[in-house]
Amino acid sequence: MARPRPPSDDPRPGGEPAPGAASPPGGETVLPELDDSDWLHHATAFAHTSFRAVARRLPRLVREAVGLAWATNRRDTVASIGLNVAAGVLTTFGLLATTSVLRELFAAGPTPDRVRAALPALLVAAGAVSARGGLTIAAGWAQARLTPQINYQVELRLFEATTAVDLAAFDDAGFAEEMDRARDRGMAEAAWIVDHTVNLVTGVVGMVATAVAVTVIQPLLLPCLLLAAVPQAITAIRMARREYLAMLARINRRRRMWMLAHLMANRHTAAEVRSYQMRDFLLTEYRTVMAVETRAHLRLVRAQTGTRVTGAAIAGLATFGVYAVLGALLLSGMVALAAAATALLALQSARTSLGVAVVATNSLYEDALYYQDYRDFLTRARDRVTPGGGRAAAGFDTITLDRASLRYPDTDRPAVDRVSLTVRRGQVIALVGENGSGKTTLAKLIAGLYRPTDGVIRWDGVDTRELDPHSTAAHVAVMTQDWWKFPFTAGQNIRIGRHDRGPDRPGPSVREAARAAAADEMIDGLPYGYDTLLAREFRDGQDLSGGQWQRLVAARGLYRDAALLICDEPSAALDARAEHALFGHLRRRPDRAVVLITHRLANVRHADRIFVMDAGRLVEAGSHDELMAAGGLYRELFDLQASGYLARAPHPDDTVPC
Ligand SMILES: Nc1ncnc2c1ncn2[C@@H]1O[C@H](COP(=O)(O)OP(=O)(O)OP(=O)(O)O)[C@@H](O)[C@H]1O
Repeated sequence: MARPRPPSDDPRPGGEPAPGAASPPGGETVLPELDDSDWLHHATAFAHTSFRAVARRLPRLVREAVGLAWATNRRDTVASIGLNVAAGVLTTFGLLATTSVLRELFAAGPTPDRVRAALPALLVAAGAVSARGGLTIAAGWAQARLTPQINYQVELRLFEATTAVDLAAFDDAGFAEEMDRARDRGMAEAAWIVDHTVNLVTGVVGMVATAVAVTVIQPLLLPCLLLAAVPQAITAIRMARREYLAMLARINRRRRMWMLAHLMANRHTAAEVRSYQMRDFLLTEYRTVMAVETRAHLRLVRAQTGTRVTGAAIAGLATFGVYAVLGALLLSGMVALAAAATALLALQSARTSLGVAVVATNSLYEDALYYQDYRDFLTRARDRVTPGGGRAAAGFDTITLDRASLRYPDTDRPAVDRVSLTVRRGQVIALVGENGSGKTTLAKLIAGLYRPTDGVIRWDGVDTRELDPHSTAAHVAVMTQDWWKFPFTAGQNIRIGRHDRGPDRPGPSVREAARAAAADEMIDGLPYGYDTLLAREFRDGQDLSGGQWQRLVAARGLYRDAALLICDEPSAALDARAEHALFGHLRRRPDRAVVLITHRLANVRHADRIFVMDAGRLVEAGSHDELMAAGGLYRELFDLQASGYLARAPHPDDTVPC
């Protein structure tokens, strides 16, 4: 069965309203209709697959699940399947021993003699039942042991893949969607398919064990057993299918309720919900959807009860038929009374086993579809790891871009278009240009985060494709424009800049880096100083202001102490004092090259070289004075910004149309 999943913290694309979607018929809600969620796409396919088709694919699915369990832990795999089979054998023994007990008890003679005669068989039956119970518990233990081991293994494999792929893979919409599917659903199904397989084996073994016992007792009883079990199987399949289809029909409403619930009980939305007084709006929406959902749920409960009644009636009739056949066999002397009584016990056992097998088959098939997503993703992720060259990079004197271009997937034109430039150790260079002109993309190319889709990047004349990417990355630090609030302590937030720094590697201490980024005093002011956890979700966790976070990001970049330091808008959220302090530390150093991106052009005046980008092209290059003298785009942008600081600067409203 599909397990509906609450939405994650980040609203995923699948959870957002479809653009331009119309209100659903029936006017249930004023919110737009939800698009189908990507994690539902197999659910619809499964709903239209017949049980027979499902059963046909079983052998392959079972092989796959056993292979997965085997790869995780052989001993527990053998135990969970082997012990279940052994328990099945004991079921047969138990039933046969029960027949012997009953035969002795139903024999002629005084009661004490009959009980005495039945005693050995009784002991065997009791032993078989106890041993069976023990084996079932042991099998359950092995099965339960497998679950976490499989979960951790598949999680680890997924994250090993997601952290190894090239950054460019994340720009590919198809890749991102497959990753979401693999992570959100596929990964969780791995342990389930093993679980369902073991249940299936248990159910089938139970049925076979019962059938063997019945055949030994009296082969004629076997068709009776099947006759009685079939209605039960059909009812189980129908109920499972009905519940599934109902779940599918209701799933969008459930998702809408999750979304609304998420908006109403969330730290991040709390302020806006209050400032816009959205409470009544949200509650009314929730009540409206909830009313429809409750009605649908009650309809399902009624329909399921109807199916159960019909199934029970048919099963009752079948049981009645079995009793009639048994009666006839008894009367004709073809079956002994003891065998008939055992057959009734066997009937009960076969029904239970059949129910387990049917549910396991359904679930195994559906969950295997999602697990396949996970496997497909791992294969795709393997293809997205660019093989690096074997040469280790010891550092660089120059990094040269030779007509380097980068085109993001599914875009018409390159974000960086045939750019040639050189970054030299010991220099500070600046990338400037208007929004969207390609500065960040160019910086990521220089940093090696992206490989050019055209052109070449060389470190000291060596094509970077020949270099080991891990060794080049070790010489680069990037203070990104869109940094993440890592939920670690303040100290850790800086130290992760180079978490594996050995004692022999020189570089600033955490405190020195923090001081250079004007973050030291701010961190000392936190309740636990550098040990303050910066995540409100945790006990004693704190949050910082945007500017305070940016100081930490800067400190992390400085702590990394790399030969190439790329600073993408490092001071966008900093106050004047912090900005002044930071730029004091981004000055020229003989062992380092700094690539600076900023819209505050006053900060690039002293750069050795300024590169001006426009629509992905490098349009101007030179020192501040050279570019000012050239009177091009740089000068225009600089003058515009400078005019804001002049006492008699013209105000936009001063412009009166003629
Ligand atoms: N991951 C991406 N996928 C597709 N297009 C992208 C991606 N990142 C950026 N772009 C596009 O590439 C172009 C250059 O973006 P880039 O971020 O490099 O510009 P920028 O000069 O740094 O802009 P800003 O000054 O606003 O930071 C823009 O048109 C942008 O929409």
